Amino acid sequence: MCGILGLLLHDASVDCASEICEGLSLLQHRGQDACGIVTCGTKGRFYQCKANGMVRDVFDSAALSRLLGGMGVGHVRYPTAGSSSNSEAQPFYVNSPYGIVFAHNGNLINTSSLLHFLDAEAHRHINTSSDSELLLNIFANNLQKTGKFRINEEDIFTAIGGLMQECKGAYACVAMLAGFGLIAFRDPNGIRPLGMAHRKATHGSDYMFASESVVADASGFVDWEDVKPGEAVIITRSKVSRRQLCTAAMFAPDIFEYVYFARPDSVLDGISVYRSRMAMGDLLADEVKRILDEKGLSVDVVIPVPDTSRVAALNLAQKLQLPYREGFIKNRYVGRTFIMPGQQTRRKNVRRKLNAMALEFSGKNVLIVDDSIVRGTTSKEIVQMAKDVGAKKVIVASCAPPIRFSNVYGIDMPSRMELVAYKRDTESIAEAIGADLVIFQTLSDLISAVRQFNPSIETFDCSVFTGEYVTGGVDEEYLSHLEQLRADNTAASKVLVGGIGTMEGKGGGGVKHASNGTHPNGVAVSGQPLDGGKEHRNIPTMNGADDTVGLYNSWTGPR
Ligand SMILES: O=P(O)(O)OC[C@H]1O[C@H](OP(=O)(O)OP(=O)(O)O)[C@H](O)[C@@H]1O
Ligand SMILES: NC(=O)CC[C@H](N)C(=O)O
Ligand SMILES: [Mg+2]
Repeated sequence: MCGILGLLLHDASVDCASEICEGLSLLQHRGQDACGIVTCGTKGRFYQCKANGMVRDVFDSAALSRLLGGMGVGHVRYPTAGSSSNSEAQPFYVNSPYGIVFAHNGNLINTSSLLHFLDAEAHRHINTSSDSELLLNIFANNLQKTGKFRINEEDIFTAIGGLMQECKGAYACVAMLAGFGLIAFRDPNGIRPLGMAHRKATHGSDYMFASESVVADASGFVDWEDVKPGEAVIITRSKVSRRQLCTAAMFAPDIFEYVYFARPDSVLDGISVYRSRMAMGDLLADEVKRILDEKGLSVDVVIPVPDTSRVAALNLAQKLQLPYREGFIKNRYVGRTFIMPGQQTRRKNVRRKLNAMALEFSGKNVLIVDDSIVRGTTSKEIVQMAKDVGAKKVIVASCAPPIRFSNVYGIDMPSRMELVAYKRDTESIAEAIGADLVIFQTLSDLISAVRQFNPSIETFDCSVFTGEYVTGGVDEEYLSHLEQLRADNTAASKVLVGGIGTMEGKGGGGVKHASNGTHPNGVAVSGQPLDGGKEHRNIPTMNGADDTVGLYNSWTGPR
């Protein structure tokens, strides 16, 4: 999952970079690998700073002071396609047509055919293995088709309408057109969240787009409104234009945003993440009671796994009238482990992050509550930690059902084999993580916990639980290729640091021609700073040492 942000200040003479940086730090939980900001100053000049690392590491006051202008786009990245290379940090930039800056949250599932089209027909150079770079180039190519010296809102809507026909998968996007304004759109299924808000300025209004409403709240923006699935919004300093460009698809926001990804203080698609997690705890309590009664077991204490499960665990404990204890203390300086790259890193960091207090475990039957069990990295470690400090019985309850299928829409779970619930029933999952018993929320309870707050949403993307993919176009062949490319332990993933998450249409492509001089791709090319030639830092080069791309359209994924 990534976090995206767009900000347009009414007063163009006020620099917006530090506010974007603040906003990105509120979205840090959505991506810890890389981050970036591009601003637009006078004469439509872009200024960029992006690199691998957390927001606090990439931006200092000197870097921010070089990002000029009252309009900008920001991104925090959790890679789901391509590699972790800094050349794939976002926002991306292309100079033609008009100068476009682009930030994407989600994942495309038809990248192979998009690459082939961009290469063979549009003659646009693609310099990385990022699906987001393809998305940007499809947008740019559609704008190019107008052939106009200057474009208007109508042209932009037409270009995005075309993109929605051409690009399959999940995409919530914020773009910026040099000297023009901000543009945002969301895929026809609305899989990834995106909303907008405004704030009164001296002579008009400031506008913001963000992945989560928490950013708007914290910056004094009001009237948060979701961008609708299949909708595009254009904001300039003189007006806001919205257009529904695709109505054909079923609205299906990803339910995992509510389970784990989003901050509890955000409201996504009209649903409070906090309230939905409380409801998950309530409903899970019923399931826990049923199973404990059935097995004749009793529990002495409920212990959450910080951070995400806290809200649900507290409600569960209250409903079961059991004591709630913070038995695991979290080192606040270690980030989220699930979104860290590589299994070894994740495992090591669970231990670094959590410490079990013997006092709360010793001699007790403990019910440990987590929001989800994915690879089982966390649960395996914490069950062992609980036993090490003297727990009598360790029962683990999960607010989400067993996760048995890959995610292809922006969560890095490409391989079914890595999932602890894959081909395992509840007993063997318990055995795999060393617990005495594991209890899962049912899918229907999870859906009710979330949907009750906005019954107008008929479906959620629940593919990780069901293997049913709302966009279509994801079959066994696709999933097997994804596994080959991106699984933690495959040779390919070691070489490619991830590989591209797509493989539809394996034929075609190939290196055919050099970068097209008329439509060069401006992906942070070395020696072409976007900050007006001043001293700059963290600007990725065309061929980072850890990159596998060449000078021509090359692709680290299957052709
Ligand atoms: O089964 P796993 O593969 O370990 O994944 C699931 C765990 O990962 C997440 O925690 P994380 O540490 O990322 O974030 P949190 O602090 O927000 O709970 C999630 O909350 C679970 O605890
Ligand atoms: N998690 C995401 O939204 C990732 C965006 C994009 N697919 C990337 O890998 O950069
Ligand atoms: Mg957790």
